Amino acid sequence: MQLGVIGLGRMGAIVVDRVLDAGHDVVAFDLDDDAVAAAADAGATPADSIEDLVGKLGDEKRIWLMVPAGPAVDAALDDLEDVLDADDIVVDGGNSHFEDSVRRAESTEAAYLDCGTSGGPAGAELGFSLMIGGPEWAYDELTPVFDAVATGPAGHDRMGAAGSGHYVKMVHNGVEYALMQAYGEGFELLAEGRYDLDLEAVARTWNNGAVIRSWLLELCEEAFREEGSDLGDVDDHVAGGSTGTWTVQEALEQEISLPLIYQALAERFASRDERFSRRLANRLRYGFGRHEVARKEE
Ligand SMILES: NC(=O)C1=CN([C@@H]2O[C@H](COP(=O)(O)OP(=O)(O)OC[C@H]3O[C@@H](n4cnc5c(N)ncnc54)[C@H](O)[C@@H]3O)[C@@H](O)[C@H]2O)C=CC1
Ligand SMILES: O=C(CO)[C@H](O)[C@H](O)COP(=O)(O)O
Repeated sequence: MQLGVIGLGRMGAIVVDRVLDAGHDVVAFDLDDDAVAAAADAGATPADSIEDLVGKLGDEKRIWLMVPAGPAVDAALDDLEDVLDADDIVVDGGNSHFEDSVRRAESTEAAYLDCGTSGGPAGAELGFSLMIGGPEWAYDELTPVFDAVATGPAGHDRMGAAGSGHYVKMVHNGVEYALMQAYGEGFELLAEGRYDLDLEAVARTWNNGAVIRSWLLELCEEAFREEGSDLGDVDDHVAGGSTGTWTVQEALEQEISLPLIYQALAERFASRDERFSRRLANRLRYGFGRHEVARKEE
């Protein structure tokens, strides 16, 4: 299969590498020339514009967008608008709001698959978890690509109609916020409580057989190993917040009570300094997303 990939940053480069490794062809474009050159080094055919990318794809175009959610997705779709027809497929693998995805699916000539992507840059080796919404034929057609990008056949599934992939990913991120908050609070009590504890040792012990073992807890272990039990100069500023906000907004609209996710979101927005839990969350976002770690001023 031949896949066009638009957006070759932390996540898009992994899509390119994994699709190439599975024996497919990739045509790659990014606004950043260096990212295009890196994709070409990996074996992709470089494109210097979306028009050029489209020209290098066959009649039935399969295109994966991995650009930042929001205007960049609409900009790419605007550029594609005149060349897409009903036999073509566009995947949006970013963290788009599900209502934007429904709107785009309705206004795009091509079959539109909204694809929630989880796993972060660690997915380079492991593959991602993919939550996909949109037409069944398009999902079936792109199954070889999803097999390659995901951990394998069990790492992706069609959630349902347009928007459902990004809806499931939105809720996933709300859960992610609450889990980070829970680990942060537990380690804050351990850090500031009665005993002088090695928190890497605690996390490692929990990760080996404990009820609360998880990848996020492995990232806690990594953070304490690399930063120390006091988290060194890791600041208590936690960036992000959009996907958690959407989860809470949707819960309010559906009259579903999500106190843990709301509280975790509120913690991000609160301005109190020196919360250990926020500093750990700041460091964990580096662990799973290679998001920049905010450091304290000297
Ligand atoms: N980093 C992570 O852990 C995860 C990110 N995501 C989502 O995946 C998407 C991509 O994220 P990252 O790769 O982390 O971002 P990134 O910032 O590393 O890469 C985005 C790339 O898109 C390019 N770009 C922006 N606008 C463009 C346009 N109009 N045409 C072509 N290229 C364009 C940029 O030059 C950049 O190379 C986002 O929606 C993000 O929320 C989803 C799951 C995890
Ligand atoms: O989707 C992700 C992880 O699953 C990304 O890392 C995302 O950036 C996290 O969301 P936010 O920036 O809203 O905290």
